[in-house]
Amino acid sequence: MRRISIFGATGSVGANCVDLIRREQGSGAYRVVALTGGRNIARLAEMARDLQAEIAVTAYPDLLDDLRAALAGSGTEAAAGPEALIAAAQRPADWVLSAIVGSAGLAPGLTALQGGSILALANKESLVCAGPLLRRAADAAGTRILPVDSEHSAVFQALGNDSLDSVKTVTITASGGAFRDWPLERLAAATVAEASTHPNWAMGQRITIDSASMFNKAMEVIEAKEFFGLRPDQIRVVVHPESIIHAMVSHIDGGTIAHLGAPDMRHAIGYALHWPQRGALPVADLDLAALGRLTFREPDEIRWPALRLAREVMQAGGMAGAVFNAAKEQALDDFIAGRIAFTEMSPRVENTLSALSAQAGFAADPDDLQTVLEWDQAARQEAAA
Ligand SMILES: NC(=O)C1=CN([C@@H]2O[C@H](COP(=O)(O)OP(=O)(O)OC[C@H]3O[C@@H](n4cnc5c(N)ncnc54)[C@H](OP(=O)(O)O)[C@@H]3O)[C@@H](O)[C@H]2O)C=CC1
Ligand SMILES: CC(=O)[C@@H](O)[C@H](O)COP(=O)(O)O
Ligand SMILES: [Mn+2]
Repeated sequence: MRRISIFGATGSVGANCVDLIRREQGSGAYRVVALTGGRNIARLAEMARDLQAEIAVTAYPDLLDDLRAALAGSGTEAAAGPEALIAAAQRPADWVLSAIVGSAGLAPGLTALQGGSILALANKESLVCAGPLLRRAADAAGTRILPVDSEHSAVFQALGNDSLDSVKTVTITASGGAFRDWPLERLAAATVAEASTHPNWAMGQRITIDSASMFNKAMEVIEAKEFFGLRPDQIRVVVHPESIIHAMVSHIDGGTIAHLGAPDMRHAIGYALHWPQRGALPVADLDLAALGRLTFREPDEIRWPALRLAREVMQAGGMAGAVFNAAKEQALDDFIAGRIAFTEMSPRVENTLSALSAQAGFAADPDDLQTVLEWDQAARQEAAA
């Protein structure tokens, strides 16, 4: 029986994972240690009751009484606040899903790795902010990180046992998001509701807007560099409106291995859950004849400046990833709150990178969590200003 914890259980990725575990309930395959959430106390308590979790944690201390009340008589402990999230991550577990949104996911994921758990990583922000820190923690504890982001799971699966030495390029696909075909001059007036609609994937609001701005893909390029140890010039992005091919690995012998599947996160989550085996998953079969054709185009960096910024961040190295992510999170907060236009997000991030680079350079790779969090705070303040 494997002990598992889910950080961000009440979100889109977390709930998909809970769905998979529910389907295997009764098999005795899993024992749920910790489930965490944020403001959605009713959903967190319902999941914790159903899966008989040892502990449920909300990130918000003011919601502890609500959580306690919702869990009364269930046998599941209740806890709240950032320290309680870390304490939950310290509970022994074999497999931990990191599916909190934003850099708030970094500390619990890092803690789980330090305790020797396998970390199934959906929270791409962790690798963008602190890739070397995470890799070192995994190595030191003799454990590993498994990709859950669909493109990175696809690369991982397409690579199989092939050596990275034979890899020429890795291509990740981008749907193009909500505004792929909009005239450029309309983008400045794009509303939050319009940006929060994805053509293919059902996801949380923040990543959905990041898909429309291509910040999601920019983050994923950096994530691919950090996860697989690729050189920046080996990582390519192609716009693929159908989201059926998720990634392709091209080798020095001219062969390219692609990973295809319906746009359903339960594949990537389930792959990580069952790894190193494969297990049956409730994902639709592919019907290529019904699809008819798959299409591809070059990404347009006028429409999506975030892709250029990702290259500059990789070139800069050090703390640039943490600054990039935090500035993007702040710009996204400001767009969602109606303080800035959709098209102002990229300039905000670019200006923040320039300002912090001019003040302090980007220093070396992060040595500790505290340093990352300090850069994160500085970048948020600069981006907000
Ligand atoms: N959705 C998807 O299909 C994919 C997502 N990802 C990545 O996975 C992560 C999760 O995405 P997604 O599921 O869409 O996000 P959601 O917004 O749907 O869920 C986020 C989860 O994090 C919790 N949460 C929010 N803020 C905090 C905080 N400050 N501290 C602790 N917990 C918090 C939420 O709680 P509550 O809702 O209770 O407030 C919820 O459980 C992101 O990093 C995203 O980039 C990667 C690939 C695909
Ligand atoms: C499901 C997943 O992994 C998302 O990151 C997805 O890739 C977003 O779609 P875009 O291709 O539009 O960024
Ligand atoms: Mn993805």
